[in-house]
Amino acid sequence: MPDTPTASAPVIRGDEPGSFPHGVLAERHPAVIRQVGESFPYGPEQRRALDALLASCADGVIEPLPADADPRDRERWAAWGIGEYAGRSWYDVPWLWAESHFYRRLLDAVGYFGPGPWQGVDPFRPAKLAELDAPETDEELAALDGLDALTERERTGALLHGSLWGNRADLGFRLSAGGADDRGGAAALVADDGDTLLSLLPPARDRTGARGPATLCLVADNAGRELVPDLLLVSHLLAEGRVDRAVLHVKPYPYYVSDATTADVLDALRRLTAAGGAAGAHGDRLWAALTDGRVTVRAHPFSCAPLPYSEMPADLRAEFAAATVTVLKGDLNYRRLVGDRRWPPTTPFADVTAYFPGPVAALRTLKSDVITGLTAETEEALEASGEGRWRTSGTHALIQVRA
Ligand SMILES: O=P(O)(O)OC[C@@]1(O)O[C@H](CO)[C@@H](O)[C@@H]1O
Repeated sequence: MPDTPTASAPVIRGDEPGSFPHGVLAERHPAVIRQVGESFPYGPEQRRALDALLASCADGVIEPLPADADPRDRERWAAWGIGEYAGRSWYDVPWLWAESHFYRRLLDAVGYFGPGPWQGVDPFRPAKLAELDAPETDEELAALDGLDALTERERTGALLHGSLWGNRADLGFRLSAGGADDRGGAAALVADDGDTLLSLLPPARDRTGARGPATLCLVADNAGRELVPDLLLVSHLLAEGRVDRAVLHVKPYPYYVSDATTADVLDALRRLTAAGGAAGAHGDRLWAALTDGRVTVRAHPFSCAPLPYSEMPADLRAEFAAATVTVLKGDLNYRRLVGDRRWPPTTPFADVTAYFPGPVAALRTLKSDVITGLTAETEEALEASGEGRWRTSGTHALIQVRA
């Protein structure tokens, strides 16, 4: 990142009572623990561990990883800073780090990392499946049949916006998003580089020159009702020859309640193939593309790292460098992309993503304080809208691109 004056914007911490990050640590995390405790008939050992984590959230400190943790995991967390943060309050370390580590500890508590009968059991799966099976998902899938009447350009735009607004479907967010429907007077889309994004992926018939195959890296966010429109977008881009290959990055383990794992991709895919109509055709296309390797699923350990992407390892950097464009979905990926800092909102998106090894796009609904790339007029309109929580309520969204 260039050494601009804003490069030193303060890192967000959760130590200010009344702030959004403080509320996540003090209220959302305990609510997540309670929800997990109700999801499965965990035994006394898991319940004791959940209670201990609950107590730790209130006034405990970050602890070293347990002695029986997988050695590779211990190595990773050592590289990700646990030596520096162990012994400190959850509220006194970077918020991004504290939140990410919370999910690692939660999985420990329920025996996810094993050995034992709960090994590999996703504590969020019941909530994810309930969402995938909801009647609203049927309605959204049925609406796809109506897209045939549109031009290709309109269809692409509709599916891009479906993927963007699908990011509101975040189960962790819903635990604390009361009153999120109030949008005040400001525009819903606070930045819209959608045309630039699509210009990076022209349809096959419009491609000029001897360009190689177009590869999309899509860094997914939530499962269920966000992942379904993400998959539909990938399927459409393949069908139109806008992309030849797609790599779908998911989480290697359950994270931030509803973040998508490989198992969630398979659940969503089966939901599509079973749906019939246009949705079923998308499902069949994706199934075939996975089978012949045009679509691959990647679960890189760094996808669950408590760090910004500016610190990504060389192998991931090389993958993103090789993509025609990398699209990062959601709020957390945005925080990790631009840095989880209190940027002045007009800080150019291109400056804070200059380190990224190739063209990069963010599709995100606003669910935390971080924001960059606004015009001064948009910032003023948002501040004047009377909507005090425009940064965090999930009612606004953005498409930002650095080509
Ligand atoms: O990445 P997502 O699913 O869009 O949002 C994740 C999120 O709900 O979690 C964090 C608070 O826990 C915030 O970054 C954001 O509000």
